[in-house]
Amino acid sequence: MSRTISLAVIPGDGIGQEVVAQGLKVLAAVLPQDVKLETKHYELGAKRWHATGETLTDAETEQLRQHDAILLGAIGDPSVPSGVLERGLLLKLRFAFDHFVNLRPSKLFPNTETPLAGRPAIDFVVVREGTEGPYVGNGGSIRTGTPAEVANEVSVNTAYGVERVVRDAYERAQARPRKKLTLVHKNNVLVHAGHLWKNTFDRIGEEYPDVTTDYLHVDAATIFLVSDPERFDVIVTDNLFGDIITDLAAAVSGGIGLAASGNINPTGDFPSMFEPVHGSAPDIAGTGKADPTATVLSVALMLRHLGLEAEATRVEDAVTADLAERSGARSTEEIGDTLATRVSG
Ligand SMILES: NC(=O)c1ccc[n+]([C@@H]2O[C@H](COP(=O)([O-])OP(=O)(O)OC[C@H]3O[C@@H](n4cnc5c(N)ncnc54)[C@H](O)[C@@H]3O)[C@@H](O)[C@H]2O)c1
Ligand SMILES: CC(C)[C@H](C(=O)O)[C@@H](O)C(=O)O
Ligand SMILES: [Mg+2]
Repeated sequence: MSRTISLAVIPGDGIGQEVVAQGLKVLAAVLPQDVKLETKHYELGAKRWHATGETLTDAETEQLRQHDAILLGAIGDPSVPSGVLERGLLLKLRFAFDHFVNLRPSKLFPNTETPLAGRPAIDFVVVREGTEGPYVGNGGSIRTGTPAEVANEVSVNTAYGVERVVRDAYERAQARPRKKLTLVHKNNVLVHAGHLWKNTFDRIGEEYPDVTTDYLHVDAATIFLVSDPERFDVIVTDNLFGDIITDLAAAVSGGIGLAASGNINPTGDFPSMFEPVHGSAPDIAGTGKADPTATVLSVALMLRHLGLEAEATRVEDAVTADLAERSGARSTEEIGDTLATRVSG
């Protein structure tokens, strides 16, 4: 039976435009004939903000909601005050579409530049909470811009929000061969939120007796991500800790140009959104140096989410084979072309 995938594409800023073009190329090449792809581009980001002052309207949010999935490049530009696009567009989408699972896998690929080369057992996934924590915008400042300024940014953690993401992480751990789940937090200092997380983690764990668990403070977790990353299988953590440790995880497991992510709405009420972990990289935008592999691997996560498991695996296998053979500098487009050829071959 034939099927149509309706995909919203938000290339965004900087290298977002460049890497998304390659992601779409690989997607078109891997889809079987009986799966039709309908894409609609949304030109959102810095250019749009400069032209209209808008980041994302309610009407656009409603249009985006109609798609099966969203592919996003990156948001953010030095010409726009920091936070305007990140909050007004990217986080607005994650919150509006209840992307409470921010899935960020880390695998050591062959032939990559990392201090941990030659340790193929590195294979873990971070389940980062995506709708709460210090990201919710519960803050403000008084006497702003004066020497007496006071600013706060409150981390919001609800029993509902923590339980649903912890449960999701247990399910993922249970489905993996090693069945191990690590909670990363900072409950020796952030005692209120930390204890809610730890108590929830322990209580839900009783329902998953076959899953081995442990707990690490986030500072110690950064040690082990470098010195002993093989110890990790699934990590569950809050929104901000998850943001930080997944950039570190990317750096040790092959580079930020390879790190994929999915902002998942597990209930299926809203479209999930797939994007590389990296940002718009203004320092290399327009040079053709951006590695599109993270976006291509995000496309693989999207294919899996949409039930196209064989196609997802084909994309991942193509990346592994390409990295194993890669030598010398290749442009964004060359890498995209090679991967597209590999998946269709
Ligand atoms: N999901 C997103 O849209 C997202 C994520 C992170 C940062 N940002 C935004 O992007 C802007 C730049 O942020 P930043 O500099 O902190 O982080 P960044 O991830 O854009 O760049 C950090 C470093 O990694 C390099 N890099 C990133 N992606 C690469 C790729 N595909 N190939 C090769 N090298 C790559 C960059 O050149 C830079 O040296 C900011 O506005 C930030 O808010 C957006
Ligand atoms: C740009 C920013 C809002 C975003 C985050 O902090 O989640 C980014 O760093 C990421 O990792 O996707
Ligand atoms: Mg980040």
